[in-house]
Amino acid sequence: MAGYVEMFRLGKTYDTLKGPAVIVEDFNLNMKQGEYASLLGHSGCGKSTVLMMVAGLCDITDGGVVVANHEIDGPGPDRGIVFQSPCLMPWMTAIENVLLGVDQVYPHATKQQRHDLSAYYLSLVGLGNNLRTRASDLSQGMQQRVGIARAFALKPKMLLLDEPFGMLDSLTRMELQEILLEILMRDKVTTMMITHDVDEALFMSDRVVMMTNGPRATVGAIFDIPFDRPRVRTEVLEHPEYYDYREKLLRFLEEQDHKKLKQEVAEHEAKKTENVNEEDSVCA
Ligand SMILES: Nc1ncnc2c1ncn2[C@@H]1O[C@H](COP(=O)(O)OP(=O)(O)OP(=O)(O)O)[C@@H](O)[C@H]1O
Repeated sequence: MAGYVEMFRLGKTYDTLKGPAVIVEDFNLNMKQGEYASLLGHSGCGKSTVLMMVAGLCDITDGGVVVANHEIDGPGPDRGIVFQSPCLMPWMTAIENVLLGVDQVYPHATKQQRHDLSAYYLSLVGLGNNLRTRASDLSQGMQQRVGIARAFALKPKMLLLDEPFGMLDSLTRMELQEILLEILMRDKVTTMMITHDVDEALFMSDRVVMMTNGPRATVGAIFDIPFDRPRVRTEVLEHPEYYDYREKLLRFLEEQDHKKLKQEVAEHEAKKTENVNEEDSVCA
């Protein structure tokens, strides 16, 4: 079934000194408009590679990505990105940082309209009183709020989040998760988020997409998360199925751990045999 966002047979091969390395292979995912999907998998499996291909910031080797009926070919304002660190211009104010993108994407809007749009999203993330604060004077959590406002202000069709709360303390992280969900309820932006946090994935997502280990990482399992929206953290945590879902996600990751270990042992054994064979042929 076609989706609002379609990733079809997506693959990425990097050229490395040891030759081509197939990192992601045959990655297929369709998303409905307004859906929130999290991408979970072990470190180094290829999550950021998938996200960067969807963002158009990394060349696609195989397959493709369609967003709202357009096959992507490089980055564009239809896809907003929030990284772990927001990378603001430290000498600019919060609103100037948001305006940087807004001015480019809405060149025909009036100055006042661009200002109002930027101020609107900054106030939604709780920075209504800090529009004129220099980015360097904002805390890490506040800077990340600017990063989120900057992404939403461009009115993207899709939001791509690469561990957006990874560098924040747990209180700020929970607060920002809730703010993000609130804005998403209004704007209905299709969202893909990378996270290492099972609880974060369960709280935020409609579906959790589990990736297999690399190389040749792909979709290993997809879990539909049934909790009602709007989500209230205590209700989600008290949901009778919460710990069943948590267990399923953790079990998948554990299974991948075992596979990885087995794979490493097999590779080690193969290398040993190779070395012995080489030594034998030198002696002969
Ligand atoms: N430009 C590149 N050239 C060669 N290999 C790369 C390149 N970029 C990433 N890789 C490799 O691709 C694999 C996947 O990297 P990626 O960053 O996508 O993983 P990840 O799942 O997002 O990791 P993490 O969870 O640690 O952020 C890694 O083995 C990495 O070393």
